[in-house]
Amino acid sequence: MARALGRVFLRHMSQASFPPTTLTRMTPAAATAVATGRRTRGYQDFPDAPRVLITGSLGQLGTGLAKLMRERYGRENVIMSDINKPPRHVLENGPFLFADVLDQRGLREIVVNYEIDWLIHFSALLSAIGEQNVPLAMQVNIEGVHNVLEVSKTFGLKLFIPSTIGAFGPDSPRNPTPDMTIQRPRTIYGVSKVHAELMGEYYNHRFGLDFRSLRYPGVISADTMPGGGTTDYALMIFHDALTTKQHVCYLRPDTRLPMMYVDDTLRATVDFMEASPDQLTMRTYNVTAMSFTPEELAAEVRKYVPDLEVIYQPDHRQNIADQWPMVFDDTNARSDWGWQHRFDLPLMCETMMKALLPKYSEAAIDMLKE
Ligand SMILES: NC(=O)C1=CN([C@@H]2O[C@H](COP(=O)(O)OP(=O)(O)OC[C@H]3O[C@@H](n4cnc5c(N)ncnc54)[C@H](O)[C@@H]3O)[C@@H](O)[C@H]2O)C=CC1
Ligand SMILES: CC(=O)[C@H](N)C(=O)O
Repeated sequence: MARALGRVFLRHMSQASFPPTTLTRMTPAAATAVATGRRTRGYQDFPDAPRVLITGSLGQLGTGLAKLMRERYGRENVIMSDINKPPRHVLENGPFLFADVLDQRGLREIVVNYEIDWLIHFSALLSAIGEQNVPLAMQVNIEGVHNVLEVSKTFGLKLFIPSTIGAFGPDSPRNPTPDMTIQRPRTIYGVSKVHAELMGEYYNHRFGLDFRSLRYPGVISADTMPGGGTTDYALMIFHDALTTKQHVCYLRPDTRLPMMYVDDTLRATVDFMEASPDQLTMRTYNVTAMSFTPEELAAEVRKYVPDLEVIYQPDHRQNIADQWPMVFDDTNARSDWGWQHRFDLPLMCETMMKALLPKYSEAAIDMLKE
């Protein structure tokens, strides 16, 4: 029964993955705004708000960021984009466009037609999946970054490109890992993110581009599934606990990694984008909330699901995790622009359980109806 429930849930979640499409979709309100050359109610309510384009917005973080930014800047001012077909709820909640970050001309067209001010560049192949397709990771994570840098420079945009704990490597100090230290990562993901940090900083001092980057830790979210990273286990364990009650963990029980609940990640991003340039002493900051191991996380999840069984079967991802920071030092983000996390390990687990339990209950009711 529990396994069947798990399958129902995963079938539902896997619908978040769609084949590429060349269609350009917008909400009727956005279409009207474009056709009539401008501002609908959404714009008038937020006269000073930036117009934001989010690339790769159908992944783990994009939909949540669009929701948060739409609350602050107005629904029509935040445009989601991706190369995949969006689910209906995305189309119903605001403007969505097809945008391939490998197509610089297409990006220019969107920036001009929609009067974009800020570009949030989320498109990427994450650490584990990047190792499976290095040429594609190089295209999306490196060429894509070149394209958004050029477009942002040309049109004077504020540009955010997230970096990651994966931008550090085996030669970096791991406990704690400061902002400024040796960065010699050994995944294509990490190499491409160091490239993005350095290119962004170069465009900042050479051309005055307002480039900003946060090095996120592993992000845990209830509404969205992870995109193929090394930290994915910390999210999947919740789904397994609530379905099969058995989690096969691909990391050793003592593998410590920095982590953050998604609400903190998204709030950090918006607060950082809003910070005045005088507050920033750097352009790339570490941010973190907690650090835990699989066995510490399992102990916390067992407070809700006491008979959760965890089987440890380390695979190729262990090698990646062994080179990454264990504890992240984000003192500079805290002192320069006031970063503060809200979710620690117990609150994150409680929040995940509260969010996921109703979904599994609905799936159970649907199954009984079938
Ligand atoms: N989720 C996490 O734990 C962390 C994420 N980050 C960074 O945050 C950003 C967002 O991460 P997630 O949402 O988790 O990633 P994800 O892997 O879930 O989503 C990436 C999105 O990029 C899109 N994409 C792929 N190729 C594209 C192309 N050619 N043009 C346009 N879009 C394309 C995909 O369709 C997908 O929707 C990424 O840059 C990632 O490196 C950094 C550290 C941790
Ligand atoms: C920490 C990240 O950048 C991502 N979640 C991954 O594991 O690749």
